[in-house]
Amino acid sequence: MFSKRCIWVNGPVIVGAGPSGLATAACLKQQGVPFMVLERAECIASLWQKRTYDRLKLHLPKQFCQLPNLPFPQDFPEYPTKKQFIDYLESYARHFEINPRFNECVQCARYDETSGLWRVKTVATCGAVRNEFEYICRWLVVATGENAECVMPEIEGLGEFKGDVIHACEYKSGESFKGKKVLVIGCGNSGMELSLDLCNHNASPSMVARSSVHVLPREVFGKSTFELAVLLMQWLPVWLVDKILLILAWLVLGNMERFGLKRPSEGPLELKNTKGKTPVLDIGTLEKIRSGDIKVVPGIKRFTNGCVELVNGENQDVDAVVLATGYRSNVPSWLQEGDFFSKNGFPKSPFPNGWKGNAGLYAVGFTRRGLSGASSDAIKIAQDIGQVWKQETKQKKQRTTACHRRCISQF
Ligand SMILES: Cc1cc2nc3c(=O)[nH]c(=O)nc-3n(C[C@H](O)[C@H](O)[C@H](O)COP(=O)(O)OP(=O)(O)OC[C@H]3O[C@@H](n4cnc5c(N)ncnc54)[C@H](O)[C@@H]3O)c2cc1C
Ligand SMILES: NC(=O)C1=CN([C@@H]2O[C@H](COP(=O)(O)OP(=O)(O)OC[C@H]3O[C@@H](n4cnc5c(N)ncnc54)[C@H](OP(=O)(O)O)[C@@H]3O)[C@@H](O)[C@H]2O)C=CC1
Ligand SMILES: O=C(O)C(=O)Cc1c[nH]c2ccccc12
Repeated sequence: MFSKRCIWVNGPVIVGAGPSGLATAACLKQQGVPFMVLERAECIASLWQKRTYDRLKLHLPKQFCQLPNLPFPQDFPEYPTKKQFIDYLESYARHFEINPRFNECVQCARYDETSGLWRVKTVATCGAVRNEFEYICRWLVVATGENAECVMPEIEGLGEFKGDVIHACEYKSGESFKGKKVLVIGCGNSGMELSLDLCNHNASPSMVARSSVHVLPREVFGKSTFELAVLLMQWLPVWLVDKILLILAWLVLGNMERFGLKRPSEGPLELKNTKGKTPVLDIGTLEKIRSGDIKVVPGIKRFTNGCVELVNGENQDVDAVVLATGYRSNVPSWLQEGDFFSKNGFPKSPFPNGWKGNAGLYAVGFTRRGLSGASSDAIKIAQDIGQVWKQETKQKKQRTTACHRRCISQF
């Protein structure tokens, strides 16, 4: 079965029904602007529902993770679980009556100069039925996220490796890895937390740290490190806040270098701002590294016969591999535009200017500032579109009333 349809959307089209798309939709609703949300998965927040592990909790305190205009329930803990966060997002969508069109993957979007409108093409799948749609609209809001696709590195011999090889986004729990030697490639937040989960399920993880990484305790002396950093940033320059964070990290965690974890030369916040590399907020992995339950190994040379050869010449037996090698944006694969977005799929203008492009194009959730960054983008975008919308609706009303009066006066 195959069909093609063209649909005019009165208001913006939002691509993606994750936290960013939902927040923008909710703020638009408040402004009285209609919209349409297109989502490739069959549910909202697919990253959270489909591509994260069971034990995941938010790693920033709850006040930095709630979306605009609907706070978390009062009884939520400081660090909500994945289930609580998903329940909240579901109730958020219900509360603001956001009904995305599911199973519709945007394949291509381009601005048509002649009409001054955006043309957004999707392929919608429902079982064996495949439909193509074209949406035509004045505003396009990109909300596909910083984590739309998995980064799958090419490593010599990995293709011939006989054991299981999965990406972190497919990992649910360490249960199926009990007793196995698991090589976790990558030492960002995913690599660190999956290694811990493997360890808690009696597997033997080795974690590859090929370059350097900042590890900070999630809390210092009972206070959230992230919250402390946000507070300090109000008064002090980034370099000084970084120095303070590193001293606190050293006091709480000690020197990590002797465990094979080198620190980058740039500070943790500086690195997050300039390169987008998120510091690790430790929830117990370091203790397991210290006790020897998690082994840290250097970069990989190649895989041969169920063995991994490391850059230091060592060889290790491996039963399974988890690629905790990160994610990337997919915007360049579907948005035909070269002014606003750069080749890496992020807006060219750095924060706080990366939310508005030309000709009605917007981006939400690309600030590398997690959920709080997405919320502040969403508020700005909805205000910007709302202003034009209200003005035009007022003018339209005036025109119809004037016309009405003329009509009446003619009688
Ligand atoms: C494991 C993990 C934990 C995290 N924890 C935190 C945290 O504690 N605090 C925090 O602030 N941030 C955290 N983050 C950062 C994360 O980016 C945000 O939490 C949040 O999910 C971003 O929302 P988003 O809507 O921008 O992107 P996403 O949640 O990725 O949503 C984007 C949506 O767009 C859809 N989509 C993509 N391409 C298309 C297309 N072509 N057509 C149609 N739909 C499409 C996707 O299916 C998806 O549903 C975490 C990230 C990860 C990976
Ligand atoms: N609890 C929570 O809230 C969690 C939050 N997150 C968030 O999700 C986002 C993604 O995190 P994450 O998935 O860890 O991705 P990251 O991009 O942060 O980390 C990727 C890691 O993989 C390494 N890597 C990439 N390619 C290779 C390769 N070919 N060989 C060896 N190592 C490689 C990188 O090393 P290098 O630096 O050398 O490139 C880096 O250590 C982050 O923003 C993070 O904060 C993730 C998990 C839990
Ligand atoms: O978890 C993520 O991916 C985030 O982007 C959250 C976040 C934003 N800024 C930070 C600084 C330090 C640690 C986490 C974050």
